[in-house]
Amino acid sequence: MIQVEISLTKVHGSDNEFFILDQTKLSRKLTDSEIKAITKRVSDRDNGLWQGADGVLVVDEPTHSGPLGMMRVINADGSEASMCGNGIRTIARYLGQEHRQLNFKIQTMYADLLVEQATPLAPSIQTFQAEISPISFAAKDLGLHWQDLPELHHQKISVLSDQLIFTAVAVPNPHLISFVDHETLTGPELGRIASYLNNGDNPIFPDGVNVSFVEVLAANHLFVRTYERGVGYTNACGTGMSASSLVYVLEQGGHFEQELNVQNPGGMVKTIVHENTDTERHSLYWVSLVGNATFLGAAMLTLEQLNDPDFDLTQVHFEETGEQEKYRQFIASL
Ligand SMILES: N[C@@H](CCC[C@H](N)C(=O)O)C(=O)O
Repeated sequence: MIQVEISLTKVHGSDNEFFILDQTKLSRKLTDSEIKAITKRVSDRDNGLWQGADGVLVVDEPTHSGPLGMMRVINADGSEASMCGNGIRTIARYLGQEHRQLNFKIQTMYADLLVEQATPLAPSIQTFQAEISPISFAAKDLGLHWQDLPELHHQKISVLSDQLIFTAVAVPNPHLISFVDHETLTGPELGRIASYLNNGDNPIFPDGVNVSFVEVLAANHLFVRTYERGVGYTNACGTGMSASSLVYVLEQGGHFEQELNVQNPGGMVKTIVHENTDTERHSLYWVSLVGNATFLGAAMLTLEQLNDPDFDLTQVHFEETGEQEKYRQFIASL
């Protein structure tokens, strides 16, 4: 039997961590159930690979001409998401290096999205820009069931909270956004609400939803904290910060094409919210997300090792890049 050797590269965007698994490099393609099992195993924060991760980004050949490659997003719990804003920047770097290209498209579940190398956020910080799209406020695209509303804009959801005001938007993965004060941002409400909405049997978002609390620090300067579907609290959520930026801009009266500075527990990104004037685009609104794409290191394993419950992943040797030290310096300088 041919041994399947799998290289796993640990990467992050704003400390939202993933392993890149490139199907195109394997002696045989992994099945979806193998990918799901590997993701759950390596992402485990206690017993996984190199302190685990928030999920796995699977690279594969695109199914049609145009994009350089395809990205699939598998959450730490094995569920599949339609998009990942922090992840796609790292895949942009990965595919760009492989194919020696600086701007190109990546196939995702619902659209081929433009990515490009961007001006570094700081010296030695590899920085990429990604198109976040298609965007929809429709309840049917969000998997939202609340009082038969077709959309949820700036409204209370009484069963969640009698204080907080929510807007729901799919970018295209589903997000529930609430603008809050600093005490609420850092308090337990986010975890309480988001764990209920991701418990698998709530009637409002039966398929779960990413929940973000947003504090406005100054004009065009936000702090976003996210509890993600399929993961829990993460250091950052790229699509969550894009969704929050869009809701902020719309609630401020629609000042498009301005750069927003968005901080998160793991770092910062920049966003620009666009209103569509280009028929090539996938939806009325789209967001440019600019942020780091940091490579931490890589390890080589066999499928046999990954399938063996007695094989201790915590002891696997990782070839480190040294990039994290530079990222820490960048964060400290903010
Ligand atoms: N961290 C990601 C989002 C990953 C998917 C999400 N958990 C979902 O299930 O929709 C990002 O940076 O956007």
